[in-house]
Amino acid sequence: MIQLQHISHTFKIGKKGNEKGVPVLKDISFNINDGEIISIVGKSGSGKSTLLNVIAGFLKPETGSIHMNGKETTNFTEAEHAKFRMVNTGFIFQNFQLMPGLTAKENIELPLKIKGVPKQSRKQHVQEILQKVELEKVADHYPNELSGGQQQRVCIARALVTNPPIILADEPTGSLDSETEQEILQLIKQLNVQMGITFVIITHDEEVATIANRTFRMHDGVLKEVETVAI
Ligand SMILES: Nc1ncnc2c1ncn2[C@@H]1O[C@H](COP(=O)(O)OP(=O)(O)OP(=O)(O)O)[C@@H](O)[C@H]1O
Repeated sequence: MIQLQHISHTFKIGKKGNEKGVPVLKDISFNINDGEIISIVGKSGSGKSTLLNVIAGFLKPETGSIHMNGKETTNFTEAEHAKFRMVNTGFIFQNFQLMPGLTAKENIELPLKIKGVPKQSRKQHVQEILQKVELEKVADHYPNELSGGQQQRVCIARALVTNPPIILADEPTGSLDSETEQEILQLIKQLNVQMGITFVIITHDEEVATIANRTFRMHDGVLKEVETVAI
């Protein structure tokens, strides 16, 4: 479970001595249950990425607390955050952020190398993931030899390969056409159902938000759950 309590954050902007505070997150409290897909929808500049960075531990909030998988992560050092992320969290980005000099297979293998997993076990694991995201045919292609949808599959596979219980996705279909967007959303749904992975998806696209079990709306740093009406 991910639990945020009374999270607030203000960025300081401007010259030293003449700084101004820009409040970006305002008293945000919510829980995400294991195995849920949560979407956070909001306009550009509403604070979505800042909130994701706080959950991921890239940004320490000014006030409030965060618990993830039973551990309070709020006051972790950078090294503790990095160690925690390695085991618990995978990331999917809008612009994929793949290594251009590595093939699809090598990009997927990279987190396992960093983790120190032995070669034989890495190869086996990468093969399984390639099948899961249907990329076997293009495993030896470099990122610039892949379509946008295939690149996003590589990005998803790279996030999955270390078996994290949580995946944080920042506009995962933002660079894709609508048909490919549907394909990637279906893949996310399938991975959620088959592997029980919790997904937190931030998006400005209402359509993307529809795959979520629960949707939250971010407006000017304030987060509210969208009431779903039973039909
Ligand atoms: N490091 C920073 N320093 C100062 N202000 C920042 C910083 N990062 C973000 N902001 C400001 O915080 C606000 C929220 O930004 P954030 O990136 O969280 O919004 P967003 O909803 O994710 O937008 P988008 O959909 O465009 O990515 C914006 O007004 C932005 O200018």
